Amino acid sequence: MIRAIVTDIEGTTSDIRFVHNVLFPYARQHLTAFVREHQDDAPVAAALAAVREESGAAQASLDEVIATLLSYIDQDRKSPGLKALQGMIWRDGYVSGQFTGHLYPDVLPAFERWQQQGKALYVYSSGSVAAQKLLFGYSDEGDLTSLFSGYFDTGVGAKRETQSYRNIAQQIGYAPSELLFLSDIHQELDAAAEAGWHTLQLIRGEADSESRHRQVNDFSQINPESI
Ligand SMILES: CSCCC(=O)C(=O)COP(=O)(O)O
Ligand SMILES: [Mg+2]
Repeated sequence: MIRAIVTDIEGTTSDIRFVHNVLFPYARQHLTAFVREHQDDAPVAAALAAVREESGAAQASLDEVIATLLSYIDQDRKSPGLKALQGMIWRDGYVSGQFTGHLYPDVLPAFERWQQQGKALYVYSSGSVAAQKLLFGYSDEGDLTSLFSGYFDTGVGAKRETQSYRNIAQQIGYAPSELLFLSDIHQELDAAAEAGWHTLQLIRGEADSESRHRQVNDFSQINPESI
């Protein structure tokens, strides 16, 4: 029996175009000024140190780190340091009402239905936990953060690594066979399945012919009681 559902964000609960056409450009536009202003704040300094380490340039100047960060945005690199900074930068955009977190219309009714069925809900995204809480806290449907029992980012490991799903299962405290992972990316689902999880692939656009996972077009097609 499924006891907990863990969902991806981009391409699963939320349109990839919101992330790529709204969130990423906003972070790109504000990154330089934000980093210059806050470089000595502890969370920013830690993120900059992580980027220096990741890029193998421990002595990089601030300008060089900023250039690296901008190139990471352009590559959509799932860099933990970049993701931490993006979360900090997006806060202003959400709080000032410049955008709200996109949700497909089938998502909230399904979350409510699954919760009524006694399923615990979790998020696992490459976006930082802070960024996840912002997206669901300032969503198109209002503040949904109370729906979730927990959030995971790449602090537990990368999304295509099997060990990440073992780590999440251990932290949640359920057996892998009691967990369902929802994602649009079959390589992420492969890793979850390898860890013994149930999987479902969201196809919000074109079908994925290389996937071995059951595919659905939206959350209304998901009944965790029949998995
Ligand atoms: C938490 S919202 C921003 C999403 C993001 O930064 C990202 O890289 C998308 O990653 P996901 O794992 O949700 O596909
Ligand atoms: Mg995704």
